[in-house]
Amino acid sequence: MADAASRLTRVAEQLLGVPLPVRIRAWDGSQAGPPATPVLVIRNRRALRRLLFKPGELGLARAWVAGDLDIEGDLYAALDAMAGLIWERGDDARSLVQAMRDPEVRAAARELLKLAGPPLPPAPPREEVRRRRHLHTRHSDKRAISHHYDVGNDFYEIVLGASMVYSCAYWGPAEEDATLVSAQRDKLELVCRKLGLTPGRRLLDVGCGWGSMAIHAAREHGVGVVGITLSQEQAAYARKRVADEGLTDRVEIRVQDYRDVVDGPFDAISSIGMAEHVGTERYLEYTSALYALLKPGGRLLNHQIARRPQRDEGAYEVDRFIDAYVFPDGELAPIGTTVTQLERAGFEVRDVESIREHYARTLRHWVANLETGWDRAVRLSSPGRARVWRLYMAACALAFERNRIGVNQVLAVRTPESGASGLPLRTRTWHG
Ligand SMILES: C[S@@+](CC[C@H](N)C(=O)[O-])C[C@H]1O[C@@H](n2cnc3c(N)ncnc32)[C@H](O)[C@@H]1O
Repeated sequence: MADAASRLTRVAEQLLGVPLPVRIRAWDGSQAGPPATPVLVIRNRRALRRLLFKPGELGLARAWVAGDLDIEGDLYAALDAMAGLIWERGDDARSLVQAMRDPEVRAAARELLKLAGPPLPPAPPREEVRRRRHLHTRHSDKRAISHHYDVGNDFYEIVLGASMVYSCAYWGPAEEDATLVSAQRDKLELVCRKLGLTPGRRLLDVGCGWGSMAIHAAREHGVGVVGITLSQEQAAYARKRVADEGLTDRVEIRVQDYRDVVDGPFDAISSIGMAEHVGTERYLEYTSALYALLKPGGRLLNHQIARRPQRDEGAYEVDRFIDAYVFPDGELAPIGTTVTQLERAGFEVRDVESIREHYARTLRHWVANLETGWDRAVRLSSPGRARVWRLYMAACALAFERNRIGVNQVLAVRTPESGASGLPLRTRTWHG
């Protein structure tokens, strides 16, 4: 009688219509599939139940989070090989048996269903909700941010390293010289240069995280900074760093929603890795609020992840794994939409720089940091959380590498009626 791994391989190959690109090892020790490839480990029957009764991204994700499913070998190679192979099938697993044309494979599917046992109880409602658009009220945004960021500063220290910057770094051509710290510093410096910061000016850093941009801008460019975040934990951490740097007279950190800032105007605004939280429905409100907070001639640097446009934009759905397990209520928009919404608010969009490859490299560093600090990360969060983060960051690195998503810095100016933008004629001198 065939073993679990060969049965699963045969059924999966007929379902997918292509040979499985990874090896499978089942709980009974059986193995099947190509040699010298990463191994997909099915640790128990529960994993099999999840795969058979709720296939697709969430079925896989749940099995991964629970530790029922694992990958041995190169995680990136495994994810890359399996990308696009996920089958989304809403119907009952028993119809799977009928779908098998080859009688031998049909028998294997029947055996697998027997091995798997009855379906698992339904998942918590949050995972099952297939919302296309989120509401993004102040209340819901605060709750979503807490879910993501209040996992604890110690956990983020492990992943992000000493720079505590949670957005794409800016790498130089000399790979061997750069570290995550130097590349993050270069990114912050690039933003400061694009914003034309000079001593005495006033900067608003929307979504200030742990205060890195606020501190860099105040220390290196002598500006006064207001940094806002929705996370209490981040604000406390940022305030301490500001005090340690002796910058309390120049940097103020607030727990505040960008919609509640009333003490404009500012000379410049930076928004780095924050606008992903805003949501399509609210995006014009966001760009208009920032426009209103700038002086005439003031500049905004919006640094944001973008997705590719869809043939039918109305059919766009948020990524269900990321929505359920990582970033509740996060939403990506194509770069064209971001530019249009900035223009609709009144901005003159002057420069768009895609730094996609930089994010892939940044994420690979974060994954390596997490792997190095694994035991501590698990103690500080939970095995499930640490596993989710590793998978999420590795999958995102691949998505950037393969151009499935991008990240852009958009420089926009509140150009006055005179048309004097205040920008130099040759802006590429930013790069030194
Ligand atoms: C990915 S983090 C980026 C942090 C920082 N800019 C960096 O690069 O390290 C996103 C930040 O946006 C903040 N944020 C999200 N929604 C916000 C809102 N409505 N108002 C103010 N801050 C918000 C979060 O609290 C968090 O600090």
